[in-house]
Amino acid sequence: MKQPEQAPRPPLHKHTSRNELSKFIAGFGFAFQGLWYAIRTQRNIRVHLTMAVLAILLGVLLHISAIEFALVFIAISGVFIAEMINTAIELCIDLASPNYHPLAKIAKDVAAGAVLVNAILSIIIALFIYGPHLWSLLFHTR
Ligand SMILES: Nc1ncnc2c1ncn2[C@@H]1O[C@H](COP(=O)(O)OP(=O)(O)OP(=O)(O)O)[C@@H](O)[C@H]1O
Repeated sequence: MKQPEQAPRPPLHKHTSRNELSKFIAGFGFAFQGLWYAIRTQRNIRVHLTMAVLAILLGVLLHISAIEFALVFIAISGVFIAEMINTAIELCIDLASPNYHPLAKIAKDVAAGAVLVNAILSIIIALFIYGPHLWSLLFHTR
């Protein structure tokens, strides 16, 4: 994995001294920084983003129901969450074990396996949701 640029650690208390609200807002800022880092550096996440837009557009074109849309959004967010946790795990492993270590390999492979399980689940959900709509569109069965 490509290492992010090394920079001195910013003071932890910078955003936390004022009050609870500023802490809360700063927390959102850090979370968005993490999200942006993931989108910027992870090719898989950009692929998922493209697939997510296509899935939503297909849903609109096929007039899928609100419940079906909810399931599509759950599937989309599940893949993003899994990818981002995988990225965080990869970064921690690169930090703790920059050299080859069998445990580092297992940890990274297991994290990647979790993403794979989630991706398979999303494909199954997509087949159940879009399958019948596409079938009736193609074969005029409704
Ligand atoms: N420190 C390490 N020790 C042992 N094996 C490692 C180590 N780092 C990576 N690997 C092995 O190489 C594989 C790929 O690792 P890498 O960090 O490049 O992740 P990746 O899946 O290519 O992610 P990305 O494409 O997001 O960088 C891991 O799944 C693991 O099997």
